[in-house]
Amino acid sequence: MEINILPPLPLSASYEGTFAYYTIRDRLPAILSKIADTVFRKKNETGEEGREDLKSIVGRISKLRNELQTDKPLIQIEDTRSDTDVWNQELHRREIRAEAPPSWFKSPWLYVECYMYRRVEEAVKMSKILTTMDVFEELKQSSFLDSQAATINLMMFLLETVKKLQKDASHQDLYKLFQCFVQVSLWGNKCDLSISGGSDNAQTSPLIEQLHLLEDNIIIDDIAQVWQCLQDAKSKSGQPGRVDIVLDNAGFECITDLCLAEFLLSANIASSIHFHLKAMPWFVSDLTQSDWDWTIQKLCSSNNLAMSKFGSKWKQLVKNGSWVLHADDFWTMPFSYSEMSHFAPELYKQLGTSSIVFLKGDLNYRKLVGDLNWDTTTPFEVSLQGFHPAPLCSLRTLKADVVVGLKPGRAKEIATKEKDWMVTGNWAVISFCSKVC
Ligand SMILES: O=P(O)(O)OC[C@@]1(O)O[C@H](CO)[C@@H](O)[C@@H]1O
Ligand SMILES: [Mn+2]
Repeated sequence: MEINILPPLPLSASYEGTFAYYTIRDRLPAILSKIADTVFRKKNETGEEGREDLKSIVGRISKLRNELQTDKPLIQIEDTRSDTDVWNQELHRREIRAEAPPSWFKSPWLYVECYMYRRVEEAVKMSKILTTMDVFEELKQSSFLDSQAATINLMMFLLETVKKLQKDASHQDLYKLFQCFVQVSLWGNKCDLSISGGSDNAQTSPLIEQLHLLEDNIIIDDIAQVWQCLQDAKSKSGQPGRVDIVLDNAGFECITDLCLAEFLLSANIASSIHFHLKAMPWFVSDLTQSDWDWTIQKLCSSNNLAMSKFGSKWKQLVKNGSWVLHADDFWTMPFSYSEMSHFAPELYKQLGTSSIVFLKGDLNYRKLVGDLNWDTTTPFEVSLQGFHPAPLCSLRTLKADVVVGLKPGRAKEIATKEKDWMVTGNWAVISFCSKVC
């Protein structure tokens, strides 16, 4: 369906009282303070040169916080990372287009929020020896450890499921299990550390038992179409195809995603899984390669049978190429996904070979829909503005005030149940688009 409408304006802190405004005013400064504290506390763990680096990082973070709170113009990035030029060119482009430099409270929220995390990375990159430090590492690791009980519960269930699949499972059983693992991965997205400002947000109760209670909170549920898409891909080529998962957070959410991936391979629904990780620390809890390594290592060394078994298996799957890890710089740039074919044509082409691309979480959703102020009844396909590399499925709990694809009147109805429904993470969508360019 082609609908030609002018896209709405981007969400921005310039609209007082919105979640974007509250994020820039309160949440981001709080995250920066937390980073400075964490870095400062490391002063006894390094030698003299390291201490100098820590001092310089804290200084840069404090300066950044001050720039943000006083709505200063954004400035060029000074480090020499692979993406520095792109960031600086983008800043320049925006300065020219708006005839003024972008600033924290006036510019689009998506752009300035991404820019903040890029400046945090710059603070680290400008050090002498601590250039690979992840300022969020401790937070991510303790969130994983705090979710231990829920992780064991989920992985025992996965073990049972895989055993069942080896015997026999009807088409109907498979569909039910598919639905279950997709929902697990969906609700895993409640556990991010950026929405909680870096404070504890672990999964503490068994998720599997809660799924049926949560079902009413899935306000768009395209699961049947997602299933059909994978079945069609399989029957078209006589074998299952590649599935991509654009990952989001480390900790419990990552475990739920790996369980979904394991299920897809074990049930012969996918032939390989391509995971997309972040190339640098991002939005507090997003998963990097070193978080991946740490997580797999933790699973392998666990004394829980299911955790250690799958830990070793997953290590092997990466080795034998059934699971492939990618960390393209594009995922940590400030662009909406409609700009991917321009800024990352190779990545766009790669995604095009997939039978379906799952995109996890809120930030991926914001980038899918361009973080624009869409009417809630706008069709999902329209909000994608031409981003159609392959069939897409967003698995997202709502943590920002944009959502599309709802029936008329539905947004009002949900608001009567929870006033802040768009930002609490209590509501979720499984949104699918089958269109391919
Ligand atoms: O992408 P995720 O991990 O699901 O969420 C990231 C997030 O907490 O950060 C943004 C605001 O700071 C919110 O839009 C969003 O809720
Ligand atoms: Mn995240």
